[in-house]
Amino acid sequence: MAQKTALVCKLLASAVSISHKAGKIIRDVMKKGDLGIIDKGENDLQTEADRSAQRCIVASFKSLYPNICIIAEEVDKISQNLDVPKDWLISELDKDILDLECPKSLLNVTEDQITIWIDPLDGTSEFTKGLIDHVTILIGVCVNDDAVAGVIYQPFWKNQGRALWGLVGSGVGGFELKEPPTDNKVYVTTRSHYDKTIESFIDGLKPCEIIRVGGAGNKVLYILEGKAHAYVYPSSGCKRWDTAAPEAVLRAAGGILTDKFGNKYSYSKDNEKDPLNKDGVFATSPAINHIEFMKLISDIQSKM
Ligand SMILES: Nc1ncnc2c1ncn2[C@@H]1O[C@H](COP(=O)(O)O)[C@@H](O)[C@H]1OP(=O)(O)O
Ligand SMILES: [Mg+2]
Ligand SMILES: [Mg+2]
Ligand SMILES: [Mg+2]
Repeated sequence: MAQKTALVCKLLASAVSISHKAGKIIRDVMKKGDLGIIDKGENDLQTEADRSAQRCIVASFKSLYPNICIIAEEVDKISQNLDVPKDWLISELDKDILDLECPKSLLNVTEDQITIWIDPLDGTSEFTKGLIDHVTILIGVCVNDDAVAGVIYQPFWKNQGRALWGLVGSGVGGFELKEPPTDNKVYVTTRSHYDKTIESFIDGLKPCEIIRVGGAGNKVLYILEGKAHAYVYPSSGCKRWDTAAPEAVLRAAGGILTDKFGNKYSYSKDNEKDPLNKDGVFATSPAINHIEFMKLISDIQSKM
């Protein structure tokens, strides 16, 4: 008799398939040219692409898994309208993911343990400025407190998009995992939310090379592709939907993501009302000792 696919693996397979459709929706909005930008607050934009991608992703998940808790970034009426065109409802399951062997620890996870955190478009500020390489779609599958599976989708990669995925205990796919350089240290930080606190942190990390790019997903990709040793964001501003998928993919690759005290964020549904990652984001490559790196961060903090 055929083996029943574990729920976490099914969710990841759905996430990969759905992300391809949401990516196409984002590319189409960009092609059309009218981004429909709304200002949600200080340095916090939303576009037609954020709204439509979220509707596609949430409506697809809801129709397949009506009892699972889904938390997505956009909370306005338009984004929450799940009456979507039929072809936005994706029911396919990515075949490569279904072929994976589900890690033993995730075999018996039940629907009530799961929260799916969705950022339909990460790097909106960059998107509105035409910096399309910074944009990703983030879908993080979490079990109780932990981000265990995730998709980071780059809608503009080689004009066609690609889905990068990770499953903790199994591995990563959709890209080539690379080691960071061995000569100098490279850190990646915010482009659009840079301030004095971040500047002081960066000064404390010197000598090093600093790369400033948009998006939480994009910055974790810098680590995964060997372009940076760590992601440094000592301020609040990122939310759970910004880090759930990146943390899952990074953990699946052997890296770590924590707050500035070295503590992991919880991704349980209890965080829905207060999803802010208030103590910053510090993520390290599998090639870096996270505890040692956080000692350096703690030294910098004590001198500030
Ligand atoms: N102060 C903030 N207000 C709103 N979103 C923020 C803020 N800081 C970070 N973010 C979210 O985290 C992502 C990474 O931040 P940064 O690029 O500054 O490092 C941003 O693209 C944005 O996600 P989003 O684009 O999905 O709204
Ligand atoms: Mg946003
Ligand atoms: Mg985001
Ligand atoms: Mg977003």
